[in-house]
Amino acid sequence: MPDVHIAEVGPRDGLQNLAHEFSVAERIDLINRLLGAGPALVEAVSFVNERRVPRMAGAEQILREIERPGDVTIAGLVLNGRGVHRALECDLDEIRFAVSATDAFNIRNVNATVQATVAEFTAAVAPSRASGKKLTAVVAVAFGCPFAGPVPAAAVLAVAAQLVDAGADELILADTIGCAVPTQIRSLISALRENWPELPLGLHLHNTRNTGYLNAIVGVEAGATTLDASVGGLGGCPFAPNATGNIATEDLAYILRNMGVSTGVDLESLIGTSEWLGSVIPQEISGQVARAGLFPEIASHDPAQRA
Ligand SMILES: CC(C)C(=O)C(=O)O
Repeated sequence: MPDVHIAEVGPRDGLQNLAHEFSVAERIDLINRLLGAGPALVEAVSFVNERRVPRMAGAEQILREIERPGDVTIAGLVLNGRGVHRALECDLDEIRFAVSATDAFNIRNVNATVQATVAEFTAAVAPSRASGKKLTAVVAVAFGCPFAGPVPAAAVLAVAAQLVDAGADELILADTIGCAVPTQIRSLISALRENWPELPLGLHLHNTRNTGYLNAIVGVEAGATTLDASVGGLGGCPFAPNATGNIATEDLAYILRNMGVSTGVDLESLIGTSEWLGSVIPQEISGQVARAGLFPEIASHDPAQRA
């Protein structure tokens, strides 16, 4: 069992804003490469309106055609009840349902208030359980909203409480616009951990202001066990102005590995995928480790042993 579960979200969050438009076949190729690196989870698709987000079209075909190894969880993102219905018809393990912490963002994203989306999440719990699929709640703009500004922790905790009470199997906080700093991460994750000691917690971090990796480590220290990341650091929500990529999976995996935290990820394989991506897309890959190369793990993290 890894200490930290790395959730690879590149095929979903990574491809929406790129100059290169990935075909369905290229997305399948990318997912297969990522599955080979052995992350805990790959968020392979999203069940969104294909007219609004054409780059995410073809979720059903992708889930039929990827080569699934048994030990990697395959997840799909949904934003509403329509997405849930589509996801329930597919061969996947986990439905990740995003609900924003602010009405301003939720209305722009899905044309519904937060409370309307919470009700759709609640309605998704029983059918997800009946179909044996895990249902994870993701609270978007949990640290700051491009339209409403700073988001009070109390508002995030209130939405989280509704989602957990409704039956969320896991709760993930998303820093959609990459504005959070470690003190915020520590206090929100600690509060969630205190309220729900057994509930698995995660973070979905964007590195827009270069705070993402620090936030990830502080989050793990405070009790998060799932970290979302995207290979190469690709990504950004098309509905969040100036959004940039997630933290890069290979850079995160390098930090965790050299801290002695196990993730189960094959770092060399991830670097290979990041390099391949660099040959496919015109823009520069923001992840640094693929460029700089690996550095050996230190033999021990115990200062007495190192002396
Ligand atoms: C939709 C959510 C999960 C997201 O990608 C974000 O908030 O960055």
